[in-house]
Amino acid sequence: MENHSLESSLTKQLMPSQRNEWRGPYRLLFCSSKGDKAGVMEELAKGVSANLADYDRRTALHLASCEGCTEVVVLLLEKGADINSLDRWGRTPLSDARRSGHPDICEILEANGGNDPNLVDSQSPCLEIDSAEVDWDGKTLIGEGAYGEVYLVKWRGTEVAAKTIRSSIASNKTVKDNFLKEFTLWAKLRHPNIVQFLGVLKQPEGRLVFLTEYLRNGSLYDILRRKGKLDSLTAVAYALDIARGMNYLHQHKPHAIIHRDLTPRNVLQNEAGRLKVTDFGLSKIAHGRDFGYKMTGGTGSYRYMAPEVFRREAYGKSVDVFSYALIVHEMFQGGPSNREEEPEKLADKRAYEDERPYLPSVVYPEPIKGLLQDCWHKNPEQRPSFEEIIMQLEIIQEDMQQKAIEKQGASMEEAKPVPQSRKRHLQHEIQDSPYYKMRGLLKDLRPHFIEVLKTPDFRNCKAADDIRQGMKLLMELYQEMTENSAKLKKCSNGDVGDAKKAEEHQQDADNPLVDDVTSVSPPDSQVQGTYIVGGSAFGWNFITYNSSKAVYYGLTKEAFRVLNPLV
Ligand SMILES: Nc1ncnc2c1ncn2[C@@H]1O[C@H](COP(=O)(O)OP(=O)(O)OP(=O)(O)O)[C@@H](O)[C@H]1O
Repeated sequence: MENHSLESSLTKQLMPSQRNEWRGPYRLLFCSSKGDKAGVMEELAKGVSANLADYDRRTALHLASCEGCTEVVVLLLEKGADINSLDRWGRTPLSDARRSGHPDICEILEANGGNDPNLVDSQSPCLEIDSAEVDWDGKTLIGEGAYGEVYLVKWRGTEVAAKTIRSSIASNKTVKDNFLKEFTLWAKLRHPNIVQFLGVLKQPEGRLVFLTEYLRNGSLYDILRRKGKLDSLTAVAYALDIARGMNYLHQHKPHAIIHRDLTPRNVLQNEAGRLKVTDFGLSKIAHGRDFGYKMTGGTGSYRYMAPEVFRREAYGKSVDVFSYALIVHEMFQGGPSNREEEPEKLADKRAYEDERPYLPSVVYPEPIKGLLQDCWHKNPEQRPSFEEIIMQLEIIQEDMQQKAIEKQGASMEEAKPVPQSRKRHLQHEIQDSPYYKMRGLLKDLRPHFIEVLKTPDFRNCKAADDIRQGMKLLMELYQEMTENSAKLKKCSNGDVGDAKKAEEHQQDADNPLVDDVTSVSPPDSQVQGTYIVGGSAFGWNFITYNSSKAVYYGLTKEAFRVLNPLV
């Protein structure tokens, strides 16, 4: 009997009038299928077993789950009904609740340890992919994560990503079932900014392999490592891609899908440059359980973790908004701040000391700064939804595009020998120059310097951290400025304008901003980064340790004043 009815075979055999009059122990099954809680209680009180089954081995719990009788399900569970009893077709009460579309009952059964052994087969036969269709011979390893390796393979002639779940994780039956459940959900999702799930491979016991679309450009993590900081327009376009994917997940019906592990490694890019979010929902299955899954400190889930998650408090969708803010912050900066700090310690500081990354105005346009501050707000309820983030970013994007068009127009005008256009062009050029940015950065850092000077333990105060990060940027800009100046000098072959610019830039480069006073051996090769080592009436001294050397340099107040006439 393949196509069995989910009703009890016993109750089916009875005429309606007979059913009501049924008085034997099978009345438990009849009452369960009708949601008659009082009747079920009466039968149980008489001593009828909660696990009584009919000819098809269908129990009262099967029937109540199938018919959507929530109260009876709860009652039967309280009275010791076997949550995973199998009927003649190998189905559990959870299989029945799923097939009949009762998500509330599914939740109750899952929360009490209910399994659905035939999930892949029964839920979506199309989820399953025949291993013979996958060409493993030409496989290429493209990455490795906390769950297992990822390979590029061909499925029916098309390049796809095959993600393996380690046997140490997948051999646990409950975990495997939960993965399959998430895959069933993922397979139903369709959005341009969500990685498309393709199916699960039938594998020998203990192994789990699933296929998704292959995204040629790799992860955002790889992109930032390759390219460093992104220009503002690209960063905003990427931020919009992620926000749109996340908004789709958060607005999913009947329940929002929370990612819980949104990191640059879980954002992938296709060859058209579009970003897509992947691996949502999977983290909750393995997190916190001893199934061989570890939060990869190095890959840095802690680095993006919302304070309430770190503190193990109740949390909601806005944990993803927090992680999102840190990702967007990295896009403007080219990577995480406090790279040298252990991610777990960083999460601790964010959770208990309310620490957040530094946002220098020279790097972060004002509206982006405001948005990030809202998104990583310590009160989860104050964080905006992704829908609001999208609206804000669209306005910011439009504004930036408008400015870029104006700038382009201005540089075209510059080609004509009209003094006014030339002036405007130069204005833009100056605003984009590292020199100008350094001035802005120093202006931003000024209050931090003042705070540091007022603090006795200046090395450990928060402002010192901000200065360390600001100084790193300052060093980069300084380098850029001197490189530019060398380039301009080289190309000054008779063009008066360029020669003049080269001269001006050379003057900039000669400013006593940084004195590379001396190189000394670092006392401890583990200690890397930039530290304030002193401050006096004359200026501030810094020391930068990297793996091979330590450079000591000073920023004199004179240089600070030259660069920042507002001081
Ligand atoms: N669909 C895909 N297309 C292309 N590359 C992928 C795809 N999925 C994963 N990768 C690559 O494989 C790497 C490992 O992915 P995986 O999802 O297993 O781990 P992760 O996200 O890096 O880390 P974690 O498991 O801690 O979240 C990714 O960083 C990415 O470079």
